[in-house]
Amino acid sequence: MKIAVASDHGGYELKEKVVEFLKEKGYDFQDFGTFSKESVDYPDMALIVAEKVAKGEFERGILICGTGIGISIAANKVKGIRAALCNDVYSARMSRLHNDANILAMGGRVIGPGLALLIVEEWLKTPFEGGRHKVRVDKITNYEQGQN
Ligand SMILES: O=C(CO)[C@H](O)[C@H](O)COP(=O)(O)O
Repeated sequence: MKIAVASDHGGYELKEKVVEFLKEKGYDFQDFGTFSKESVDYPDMALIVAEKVAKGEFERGILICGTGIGISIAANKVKGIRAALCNDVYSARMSRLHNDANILAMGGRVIGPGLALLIVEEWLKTPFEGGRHKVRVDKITNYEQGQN
């Protein structure tokens, strides 16, 4: 599974922890920045990863800003993206089981690295359950495909 990772300055420190974790666990990932605490705009970072996931260049994405809110809102503007803001393990699990989330968003100013890494681990290992949930996810996709 190829994973694209990015953050803004508000998520930079947590993103570095996530990158370290993915490296340690042997995941195939690419870090698209940001690479310092210097201010950058979260939509720019979100769209880099969201476009790559939407095009199928990466299967999953992980995005982090201060709250996780802005970066998930921006990512969800890209067709085919189901970005889930998860600042707890239960939501991370359910976002995969029920929503087939292809991007995980977190808030670097909301949660600490200990919890964040549990969230990442759960989110990466949990499959989509399909069945009735596929019917619902398909409704989102069909709506999206009807938009210009
Ligand atoms: O959480 C965010 C967006 O949802 C951003 O990280 C946050 O808005 C950045 O704020 P500042 O420029 O004050 O560091």
